[in-house]
Amino acid sequence: MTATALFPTLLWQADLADAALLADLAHSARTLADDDRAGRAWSKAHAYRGYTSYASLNDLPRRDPAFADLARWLVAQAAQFAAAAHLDFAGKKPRLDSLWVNILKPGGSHSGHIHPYSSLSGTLYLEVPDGAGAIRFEDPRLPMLMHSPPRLPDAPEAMRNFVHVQPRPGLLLLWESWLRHEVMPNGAKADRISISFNFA
Ligand SMILES: O=C(O)CCC(=O)C(=O)O
Ligand SMILES: [Fe+2]
Repeated sequence: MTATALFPTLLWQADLADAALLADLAHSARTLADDDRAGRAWSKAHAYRGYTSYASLNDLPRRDPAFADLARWLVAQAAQFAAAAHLDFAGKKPRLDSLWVNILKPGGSHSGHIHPYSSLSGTLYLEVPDGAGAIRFEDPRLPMLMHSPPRLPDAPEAMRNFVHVQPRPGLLLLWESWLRHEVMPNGAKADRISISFNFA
């Protein structure tokens, strides 16, 4: 007898092993938070505890060479992920569509969401102080599981309905944009800084 896994949900993990670039990006993120009044206002209006450039700036790779370097690396990573997932991008590489920074203050979180109108989405972690919140991914079949038994507490990660990934500086996560995720509360005493992005 065998049991085979069907319909897997892939999570791509890689490391950006370039401490200088990570430091440059964190410095740029803080500078944006200081300079971008519209972004600060949007974050406040949407109860985002900290700062995100999500709704205010859409040209970070053109503004700053550190983001341009990052964008090149992300495109290469997304192409590898697309190949691993056997996604047909019609012979082209996934196109980086948007990229934004997130500075989450102590106590801040980001409730469950998907990234509409995108193919691949992901996050790169820049600063992850002790106690910073994990990112939690949800089983996309949750709405269909109303009457099914829960998984045993010792089920392997790939069989669980919720998976927490604890970030670390330099960690890149990439997933398909329909995959719902949330950022758990930042229990650290310092800011948790990440960069997120969407591919078309
Ligand atoms: O910082 C993270 O762990 C993820 C952030 C996120 O989901 C987003 O920016 O859309
Ligand atoms: Fe997200």
